[in-house]
Amino acid sequence: MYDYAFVHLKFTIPLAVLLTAIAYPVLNRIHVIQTGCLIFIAFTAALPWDAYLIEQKVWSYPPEAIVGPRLLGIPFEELFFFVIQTYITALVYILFNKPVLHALHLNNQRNPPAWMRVAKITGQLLLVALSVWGWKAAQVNQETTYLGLILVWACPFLLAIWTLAGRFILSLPWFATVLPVFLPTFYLWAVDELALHRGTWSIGSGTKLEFCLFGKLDIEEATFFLVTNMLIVSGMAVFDQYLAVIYAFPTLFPKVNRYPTPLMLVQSRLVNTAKYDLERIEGLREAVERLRLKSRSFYLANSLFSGRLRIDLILLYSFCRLADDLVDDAKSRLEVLSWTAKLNHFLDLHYGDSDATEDPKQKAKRIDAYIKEAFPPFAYQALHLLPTQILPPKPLYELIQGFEMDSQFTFHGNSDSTDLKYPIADDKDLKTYAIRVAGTVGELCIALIIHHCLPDMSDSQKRRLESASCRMGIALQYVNIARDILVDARIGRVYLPTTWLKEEGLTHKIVLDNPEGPEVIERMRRRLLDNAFELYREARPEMQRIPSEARGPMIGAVENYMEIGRVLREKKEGTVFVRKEGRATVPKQRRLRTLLRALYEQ
Ligand SMILES: CC(C)=CCC/C(C)=C/CC/C(C)=C/CC/C(C)=C/[C@@H]1[C@@H](COP(=O)(O)OP(=O)(O)O)[C@]1(C)CC/C=C(\C)CC/C=C(\C)CCC=C(C)C
Repeated sequence: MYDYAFVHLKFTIPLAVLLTAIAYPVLNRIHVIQTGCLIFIAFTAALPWDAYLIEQKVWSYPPEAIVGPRLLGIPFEELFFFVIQTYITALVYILFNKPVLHALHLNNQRNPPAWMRVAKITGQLLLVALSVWGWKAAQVNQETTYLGLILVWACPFLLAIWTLAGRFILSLPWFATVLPVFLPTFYLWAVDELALHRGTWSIGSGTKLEFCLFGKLDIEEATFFLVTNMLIVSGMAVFDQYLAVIYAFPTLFPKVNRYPTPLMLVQSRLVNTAKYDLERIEGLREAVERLRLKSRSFYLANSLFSGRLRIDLILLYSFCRLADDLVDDAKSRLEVLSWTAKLNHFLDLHYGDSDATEDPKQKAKRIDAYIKEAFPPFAYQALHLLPTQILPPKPLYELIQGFEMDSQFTFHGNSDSTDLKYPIADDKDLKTYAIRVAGTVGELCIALIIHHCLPDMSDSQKRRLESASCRMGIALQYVNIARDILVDARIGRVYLPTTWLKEEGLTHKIVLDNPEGPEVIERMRRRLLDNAFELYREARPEMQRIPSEARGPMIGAVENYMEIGRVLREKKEGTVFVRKEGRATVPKQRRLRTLLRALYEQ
């Protein structure tokens, strides 16, 4: 009785609910629209086809297996199958594609590698051949009818999608395409096999090849689930390709509000690929690589963001990291000052009073020429792609000032007599330093979030968020210092204020010589962490005011970093923590747990 409804109750609905719960924290309105459109297309495309199959008696349903109501002869349970299968596969696709930055996969659009051209054309020819064969096979009532009907229905759609987005699909990582096709397919094969076994539905003999893949699963049924999942996954990828164009190229789409409009999607389809700025894509790839190599916490967090905000955060990270590295790797104080002067001049070129009549293209050329002349080639993209049109200048200048403060350490050596020259003399200096190198980063991050997610926010709201994000930046920097006492000492730096050292009867030299040694250092680490967590507690509630699409990911990024502080605090209670190159690190699983908790609890 009602077997078909039970198939849904037992197998498809629970899976859909489980996937929804897993994907919920990363789902945004775009995903909902994307999935909704696909369900609508799948439903309308399958309706006449399915009705024809039932009329031709290819498929039949024992009356006792279904509840009763039908549309065009199709039982309601079957109609529901179109919806739920599309929903399940779309969610699997969304989950596996979350870490993928689709913009990076637009690079093969203009000059694709030879293998990709061959694969695309081969795919097109194959799909044409299968459509023709399917058409012929479906004409006559014979063993190939059902397979023919599947192919003649699905292959033209697949051909259209492959023509629109074949190269993009081919350049995506396999886990983002192959897994979302095959995981739901294997599951549905198992469900189908069960239903065929129980007689919930049956396929008319004489219209199938009588070849089973396994058990009672006819090859036609197996093909049906495979091609429909291919349609769903490639349909999602087409959307993502056009969204990627909108997000990646601000020159083509200067203003993207919170969500791109359907018109923008059409326009993005119509953009000639010759207009794609592939140099920007290469620069973006370099920025992602820098992020991957240099920061595990922010790399993990970046995949939770979406749209142009994600791209701009990555570009901001790349600039900050590059500037920090230029200063850190300098061989003399003079070299540091030369880098900071060049960075300041770079900012002046963007933000300084320039000739209002100058053509923006001319100005961009002038800045580019300066970058090429003053900085090494590896710095070009990080500077060239910094989204200065969105970022406020003040925090950027202050950040450079912070790096200048840093430079005072490196070249003072380990001498006891130089105590007074250490730049962090007291609490005030410590705070100034943290504001400059990290409070500013918080303000810059929040500026990007406001620009992309809530441009109409009131000034007072903006100021509140800016102040909280600055405090949160300071908190993160204190954790950073507490973590790196050993690493910093190795390069002649002590960020613990001189006044703190004096209170404990220490000198910089003692810390430099034995950064792990005396218990007093541990006490100071705790003091630093206490300050960090106090600021964190003040600023954290303000994060609830961040617009929803950035809130969870930002909380995830911050919590991941603060977790380093928690790990360090646990040390005092005797917990062992893992160290990499002298730094305390949060084990991978714990980092992942923290991120998930932040997302679910946001
Ligand atoms: C997801 C994503 C890609 C985020 C990017 C965030 C970003 C732009 C980070 C820049 C990091 C950076 C290289 C800055 C240069 C100065 C510096 C070294 C600062 C320290 C960062 C630690 O990075 P790391 O551990 O890799 O550095 P070292 O190996 O020690 O050199 C800092 C501790 C600063 C980080 C500060 C922030 C990310 C700001 C935090 C505040 C917010 C996110 C706003 C919160 C909002 C409210 C409303 C409270």
